[in-house]
Amino acid sequence: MRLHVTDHPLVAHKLSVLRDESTPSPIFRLLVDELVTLLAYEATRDVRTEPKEIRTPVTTTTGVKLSDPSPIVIPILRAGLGMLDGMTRLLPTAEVGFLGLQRDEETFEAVTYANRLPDDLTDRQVFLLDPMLATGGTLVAAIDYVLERGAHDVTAVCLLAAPEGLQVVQDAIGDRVDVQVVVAAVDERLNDKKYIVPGLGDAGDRLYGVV
Ligand SMILES: O=P(O)(O)OC[C@H]1O[C@H](OP(=O)(O)OP(=O)(O)O)[C@H](O)[C@@H]1O
Ligand SMILES: O=c1cc[nH]c(=O)[nH]1
Ligand SMILES: [Mg+2]
Repeated sequence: MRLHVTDHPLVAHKLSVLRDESTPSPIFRLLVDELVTLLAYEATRDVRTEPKEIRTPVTTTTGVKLSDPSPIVIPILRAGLGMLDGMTRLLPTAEVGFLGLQRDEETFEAVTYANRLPDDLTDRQVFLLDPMLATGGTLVAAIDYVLERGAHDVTAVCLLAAPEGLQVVQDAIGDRVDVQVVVAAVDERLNDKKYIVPGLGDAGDRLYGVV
């Protein structure tokens, strides 16, 4: 597993406002969208391209185009949905799949309630979106879903990660496949309810309210 922690003052500033408990949902949603766009720039550094001949008003030259098949972006519902527009703004031709996973708040196990993915992800670059990587259980389950479908190039874009969760992902994935995690910050630890500390609370609730 490769870990990329973004080091940028705008990311640090926006993340601090996001963490603030007094930031209301409309601003929280806007900040998540902006942060994802900044992270997407890093996360797509290895997106596959191929040469393409183009004609400018002056001459012909060789440009690049994104290779086929197009990448697939998979938000992990609910909270990952708040990251979708920010990601597809940079990758407008990407396809979108959906995974619904909810962490059981007693056992902390990820439970799947929705799965709308293509059967075959061979040769597709996969971008998983989830703001929080806490125990790592949700991300490991999501990675397993895409590996089962043949993916071998997977990038997870997260806002916050706990060191414990990163270790769980590293142990589960090892070096059997190229998995990259791009994150705005790695926080201190998990608390006894497995929330990230200092964190930002429950990302889904802060985006969409308590349901
Ligand atoms: O690393 P883990 O310990 O598995 O926890 C992280 C997961 O918890 C949150 O989702 P949640 O289960 O609260 O669902 P929600 O997005 O519907 O709020 C978060 O968005 C991640 O998906
Ligand atoms: O801190 C955390 C941990 C899991 N899920 C969240 O939304 N926040
Ligand atoms: Mg939640």
